[in-house]
Amino acid sequence: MASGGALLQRKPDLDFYLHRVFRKKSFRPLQREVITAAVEGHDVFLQASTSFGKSLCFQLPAVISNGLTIVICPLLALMTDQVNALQAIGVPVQTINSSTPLAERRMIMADMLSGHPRTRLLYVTPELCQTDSFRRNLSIVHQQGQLTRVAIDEAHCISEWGHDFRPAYQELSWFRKNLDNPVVPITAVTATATPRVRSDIINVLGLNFARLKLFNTPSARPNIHYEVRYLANYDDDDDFSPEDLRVKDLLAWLKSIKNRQEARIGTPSATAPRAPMSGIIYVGLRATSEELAHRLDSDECISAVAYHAGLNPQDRTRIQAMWTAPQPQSQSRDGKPPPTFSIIVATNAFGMGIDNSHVRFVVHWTPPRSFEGFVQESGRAGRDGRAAASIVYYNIQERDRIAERLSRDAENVRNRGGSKAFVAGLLKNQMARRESYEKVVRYCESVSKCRHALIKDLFGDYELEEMGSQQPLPAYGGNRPEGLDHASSPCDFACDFCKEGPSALARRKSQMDVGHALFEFMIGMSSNYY
Ligand SMILES: Nc1ncnc2c1ncn2[C@@H]1O[C@H](COP(=O)(O)OP(=O)(O)OP(=O)(O)O)[C@@H](O)[C@H]1O
Repeated sequence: MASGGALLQRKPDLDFYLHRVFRKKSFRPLQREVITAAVEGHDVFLQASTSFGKSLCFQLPAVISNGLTIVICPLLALMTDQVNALQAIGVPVQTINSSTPLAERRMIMADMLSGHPRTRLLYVTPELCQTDSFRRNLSIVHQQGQLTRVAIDEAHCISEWGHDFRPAYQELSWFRKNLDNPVVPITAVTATATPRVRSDIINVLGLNFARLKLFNTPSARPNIHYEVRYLANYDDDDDFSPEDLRVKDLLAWLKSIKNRQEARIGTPSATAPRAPMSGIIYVGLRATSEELAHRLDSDECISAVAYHAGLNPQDRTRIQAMWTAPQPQSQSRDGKPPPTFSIIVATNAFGMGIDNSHVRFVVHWTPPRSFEGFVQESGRAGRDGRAAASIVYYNIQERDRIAERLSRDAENVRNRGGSKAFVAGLLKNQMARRESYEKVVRYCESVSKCRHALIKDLFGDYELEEMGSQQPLPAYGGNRPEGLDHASSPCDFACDFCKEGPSALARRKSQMDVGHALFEFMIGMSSNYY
């Protein structure tokens, strides 16, 4: 396999590095295969569910190679998280970003150009990769035979059809076009790519099927119980608000969890306190985040805090640190008993890269605006592999309100100045948003399919299979043990459809006053775009 110059010649002992450097007991299913493909010099495309451990799939190959691996990351917080974690285990890692002081930048560059860099991984932004000076330096490292691999994290940002499109990601096409003798292998990883986004990633990066290995895990997470809660429509003369309904429903649900827990393992006491159960509630507006956190915090079982982009940086850092810290014991607060639940009520400013293993539930207070965003955000739950829940609150009024907002955004784009190509790009992105939101609506309104299967359908997992993507073997090696009957539930009853059955779910949905059919809704949305 043609490759960058610094790959190892001997077959390395991957388990040794996993234990000794990364201090992990064993590979998760598929990680070994992905890492082996990278070590052999293949291009790698990995689409794996949230919390799979995608970073290890480029970090371990980088650690066992002799040269430098460039890692491209879209967010400073994500970058800092990974760099800190690698530094803590002694891996020579550096980052150049907007907050790197000039002197440090120069030191990193000097090491990079030394002909035998000590740094194994260099984390950078896609914008830095666009600059002439960085490109010139990378070309020198490449000529010196020291550029081992380019790893692109959150690769869906490449595509205008993706939910987090970032124009600078498209310029990453430079690597394959310019570092071609020898070719520098590329690894692209993402949790959320639709078929169109996948094909953009492969085309833009110039990944060639002759040297490309594809891998994927199911987009739906087997340990998450997916559920949609339908709410009745609201009239101005009703004496309850949709907010009241949701709070009432949520509190009843939390109470049932508390009762079940206490029936199973007893009531916590002063001598045997218990860590509170963590959850995230995603809301659309900063004001809702503040109000709801305040309201929930007044319940004696709950400690709740708001998180949004309007908070000052110190508060954001404090709340994030509290969340990523090891699970705390419940503390008594101002005369209130220790909380059973610790909840963060957040806008989507809290999401990508939040790696907190003990989140037990993620609630979407209103329908999420994009399907990929929904999968990312619900994927913050159950990262320790234990059972967790994803709940979406849904009603027709909220559905239509978000659709109207999307249509207005599209109209604003059309009326914007700028070159034809610029406006065409924005419009394409608006169309992608609409398609993604239509998937949210399909997901929420479906009462005829397992939600895990639905997520796989909506992400085109089956197309990946047809493209030859390798997937993890089932835990039972393909031979279903006796007594394990998944035939009647593809997800082992981990969704409302499989648990309640189609009739009960349809009945529950019919409580929502469906003013007009889903089909009409889709037509309505489309006509606003074309
Ligand atoms: N083989 C392993 N054994 C135990 N823990 C692992 C293993 N591989 C990765 N992890 C841990 O899993 C967690 C998630 O890994 P990582 O952040 O790479 O996830 P990800 O796939 O990028 O998820 P997301 O897309 O949600 O950010 C990290 O804490 C990481 O240390």
